[in-house]
Amino acid sequence: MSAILATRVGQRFGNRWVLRQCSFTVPAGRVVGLVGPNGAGKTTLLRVLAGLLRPTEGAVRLSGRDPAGAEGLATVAFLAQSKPLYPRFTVDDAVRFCRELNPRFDEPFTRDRLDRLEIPAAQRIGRLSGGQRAQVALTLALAKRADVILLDEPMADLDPLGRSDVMRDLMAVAAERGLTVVLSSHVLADLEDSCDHLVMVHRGRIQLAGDVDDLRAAHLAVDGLREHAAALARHDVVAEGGAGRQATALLRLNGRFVDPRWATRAPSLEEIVLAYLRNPDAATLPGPELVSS
Ligand SMILES: Nc1ncnc2c1ncn2[C@@H]1O[C@H](COP(=O)(O)OP(=O)(O)OP(=O)(O)O)[C@@H](O)[C@H]1O
Repeated sequence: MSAILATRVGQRFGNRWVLRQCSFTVPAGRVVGLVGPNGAGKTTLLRVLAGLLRPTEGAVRLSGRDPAGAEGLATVAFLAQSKPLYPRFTVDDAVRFCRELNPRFDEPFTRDRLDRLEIPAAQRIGRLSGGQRAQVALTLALAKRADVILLDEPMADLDPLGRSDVMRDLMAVAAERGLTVVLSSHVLADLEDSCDHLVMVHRGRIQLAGDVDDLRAAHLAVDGLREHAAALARHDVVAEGGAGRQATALLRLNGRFVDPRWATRAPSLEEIVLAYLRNPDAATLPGPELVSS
């Protein structure tokens, strides 16, 4: 069973569609990078997945359950971009508050992680640094012991060391519990080492979705001379660049690419994402029909 199944999800605010025909599936245990330009619809999609918004059309299922239904609530944890924690609460108040609200709440894990991070239990949330607040919010979200955890730009307030620590912790917890993690981020470097699945949103539609290994295998970065560009024609050119006679391109392959005049290499996740960001009209891969079946 998929950890996440979105089928033709559409979200309208007033008369404006913010999400349209969004279909994708995520197997359990994946760490998913959710990317897309500002205003693409990432937060809205996360809120639909979290059960905070009922989609105007289509449906989502998390571990087979409706996240907006009573059964679905324990399935998913959502850490919003604003990291909502009551500033007048102490860290200890926040822990006890979450323990009362969540039947599966893992208090020993919470205390242990906060101790390791040297975050004092008696400190008021409002007096913590932005990074410490982010760490407390992340700890409380993980402690919910949900199947799926959704994190909206969790690294935004963290310094480089904090980011690397959070990613390492997150990966360790995810692997240990078989947790499915979705994290939205504009920092592609954060995603490169940690994500094994990608969902890319553009203007409310899914532009690219799939396992990173499959996406990398489906694309090829090529370097060569512009006069040999005819060899690329069989494939879809997602983005092209270079200067003068020299040409570079990112291809989405239709079959094998064999041409000794072009140097080829597997693209990084960052190269693929940047190429699609630059070329928003590049066709989706795989198509929504394929993933929703
Ligand atoms: N409650 C709402 N009512 C009306 N419009 C909304 C609402 N929430 C979001 N939108 C609009 O939906 C669009 C997508 O917003 P969203 O926050 O989902 O994008 P995003 O990809 O997360 O952006 P960013 O990367 O800047 O955080 C925006 O144009 C936004 O103004």
